[in-house]
Amino acid sequence: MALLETSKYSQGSVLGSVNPDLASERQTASFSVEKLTALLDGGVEQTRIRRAVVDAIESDPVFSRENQYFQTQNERYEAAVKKAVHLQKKMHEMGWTENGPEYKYIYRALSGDVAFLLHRVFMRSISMLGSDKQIAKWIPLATQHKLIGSYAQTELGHGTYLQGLETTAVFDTATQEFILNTPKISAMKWWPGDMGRSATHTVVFAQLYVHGKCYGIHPFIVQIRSLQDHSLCPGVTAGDIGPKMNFEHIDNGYLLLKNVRIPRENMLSKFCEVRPDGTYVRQGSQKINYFTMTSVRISLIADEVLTPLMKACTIAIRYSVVRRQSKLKPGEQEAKILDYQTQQEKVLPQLAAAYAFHFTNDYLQELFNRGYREIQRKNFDMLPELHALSSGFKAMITQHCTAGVEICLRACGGHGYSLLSGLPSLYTKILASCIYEGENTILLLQTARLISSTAAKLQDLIQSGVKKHDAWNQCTVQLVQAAKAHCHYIAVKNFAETVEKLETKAGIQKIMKHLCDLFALHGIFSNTGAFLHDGYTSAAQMDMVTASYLDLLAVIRKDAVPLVDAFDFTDKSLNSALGSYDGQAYQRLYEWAQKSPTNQMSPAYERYLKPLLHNTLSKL
Ligand SMILES: CCCCCCC/C=C/C(=O)SCCNC(=O)CCNC(=O)[C@H](O)C(C)(C)COP(=O)(O)OP(=O)(O)OC[C@H]1O[C@@H](n2cnc3c(N)ncnc32)[C@H](O)[C@@H]1OP(=O)(O)O
Ligand SMILES: Cc1cc2nc3c(=O)[nH]c(=O)nc-3n(C[C@H](O)[C@H](O)[C@H](O)COP(=O)(O)OP(=O)(O)OC[C@H]3O[C@@H](n4cnc5c(N)ncnc54)[C@H](O)[C@@H]3O)c2cc1C
Repeated sequence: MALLETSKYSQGSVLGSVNPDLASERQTASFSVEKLTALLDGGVEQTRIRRAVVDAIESDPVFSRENQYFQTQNERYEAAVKKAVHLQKKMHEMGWTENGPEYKYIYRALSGDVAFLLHRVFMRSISMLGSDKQIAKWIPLATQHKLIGSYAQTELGHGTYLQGLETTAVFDTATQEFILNTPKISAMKWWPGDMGRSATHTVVFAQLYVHGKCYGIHPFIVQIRSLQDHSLCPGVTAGDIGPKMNFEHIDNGYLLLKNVRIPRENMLSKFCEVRPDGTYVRQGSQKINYFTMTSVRISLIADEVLTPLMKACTIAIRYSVVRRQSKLKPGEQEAKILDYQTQQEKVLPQLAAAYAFHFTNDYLQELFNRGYREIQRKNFDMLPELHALSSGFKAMITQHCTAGVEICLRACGGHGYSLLSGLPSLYTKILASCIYEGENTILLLQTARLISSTAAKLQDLIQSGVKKHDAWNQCTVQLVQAAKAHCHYIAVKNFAETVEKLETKAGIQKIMKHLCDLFALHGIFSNTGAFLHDGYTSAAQMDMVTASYLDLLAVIRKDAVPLVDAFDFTDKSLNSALGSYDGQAYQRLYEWAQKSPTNQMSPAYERYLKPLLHNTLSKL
């Protein structure tokens, strides 16, 4: 039995003591929490480094998120920029570098609440699509923040259909320049992060024209603001797109270009180039210019999708053992809500998914790294597979995790709806991941291009005389389902193979096997119709699935708190009155509510309430 491991992370107010209903859950762990944390980190040394980064970040008041729920959009933006600028100083002080072991833990330690997220995508575009000369010129400037970048692809009129983008880049042979225009309102760039107020440069995706011929979408580096006084460059109109569901700290912007001239050398040209005489040369697929998206679709999974689900599970499960409501057994005290099978069926499959996708992410990252090494050698053979898998998994995992965070929010009842629970912010933020970097339906359809079964139906339709695009459209609902199932199958298979290789000691393999079984059974249980319809399972077998699934809930319930403790989030990173390590939810909710500006006297009383009340009183 693992000793009660009191985490040094139980910070927060003077409360200090751990809620006994939560403490008792930590005394019966069937495995070593510390060893599972190390497994998730990739080793004890990685855990040590990650915790050191967390300590350095969380001990610095500039990075505090204490008042985040009470801030306006402007306040959030200013705080995020302040943190981003302070982070450069911090990194220098701590000796952290972009290639150092600490770098990958910084964003998680900041809980993503920092500006210049798209500056990283700007740099990635140049690293992946730029020539060696362009990399040598622009990457050092971007690394030292001598410029701030963005990624301007989506337009007011087009986000999905890239072939329909209307921004143009016309090559002027005489001056060796590209002339960029957003010819109509629908061509205005709309949504690019960091562009509304921060960016000085951006990668603009535009239709390339040379000698009147269109060569499709290509990336161009464009300066949009002065490096001296941040004023907009000639021909450039830019601003912020206004309030959003979340990402208040990021200035998503709009951009209009009117005859903006840039040097020929500003078209990213690792794979595609316009020579001085206007000759266009390209290596590999024209879709290589979409490669930044492929890489971001994989890299966003860890920080933007898995972390929010793991945090939501931590909050909901810790709360579910300190919240007592109603009576399971007459005459006994009110039950912990996690003792209800329905509560287990809400939160435990999400916990299993968090672990499953953690291992899927390792698999995807390894696949991407292998494919990228080949592409750097100008071997593009893996590009279609990378595109299909990155599209399918980005869509499937974001969809699954977004639904999971919402379930965790609703599983906490009214208090889950309070911003102070941390859950609404997690939900409204993760929801965006189903849309950006490729709306999920579209991406699943990209994966579905590989799916044989529906191909037969497609074939039949075409052979019956239906036009190909109509036949495709008539199959898309099934294609989306097939693509999701395909990716889910790979996630289950990868989880099972990973569990097989785990060490048996410390109880880790046993609990991971339970989670893997729950993840797989939940997949069948949630798609009973499909499995029965395809004849893959009989009704009797489906009864067995249901029985095993429900039995597993009770087994995993015993380890639910140690399983979320292993995610090792500090109270500051959770920023949740419900999910703190000590389980003192009620005291924190009340304590944090007192900090709300809504508890200061409002002018509404003198202006409206008092006259109303007194006026009514005078009539009685
Ligand atoms: C660290 C960062 C944290 C997160 C920050 C996130 C901030 C958000 C940023 C953004 O949102 S940036 C903008 C994202 N926008 C998109 O993802 C656009 C989505 N649309 C597309 O990707 C494409 O339009 C499409 C839907 C894939 C369709 O492609 P296309 O218009 O070319 O037509 P198709 O006929 O479907 O495809 C033709 C051919 O090309 C292949 N292909 C398409 N995309 C790729 C790719 N990325 N890589 C490789 N190959 C690709 C496709 O499979 C077809 O091949 P064949 O079947 O003809 O062989
Ligand atoms: C928070 C956030 C940050 C963003 N940051 C950036 C950024 O930094 N840079 C950038 O360039 N963009 C950014 N975007 C834009 C984002 O990439 C687009 O919103 C996304 O690609 C979806 O495109 P869309 O908005 O045109 O949706 P649409 O494509 O218009 O989708 C609307 C509906 O139409 C459906 N649909 C569209 N085409 C088809 C089809 N062929 N078949 C079936 N159904 C279809 C979709 O499935 C969806 O249901 C951001 C968006 C958000 C929300």
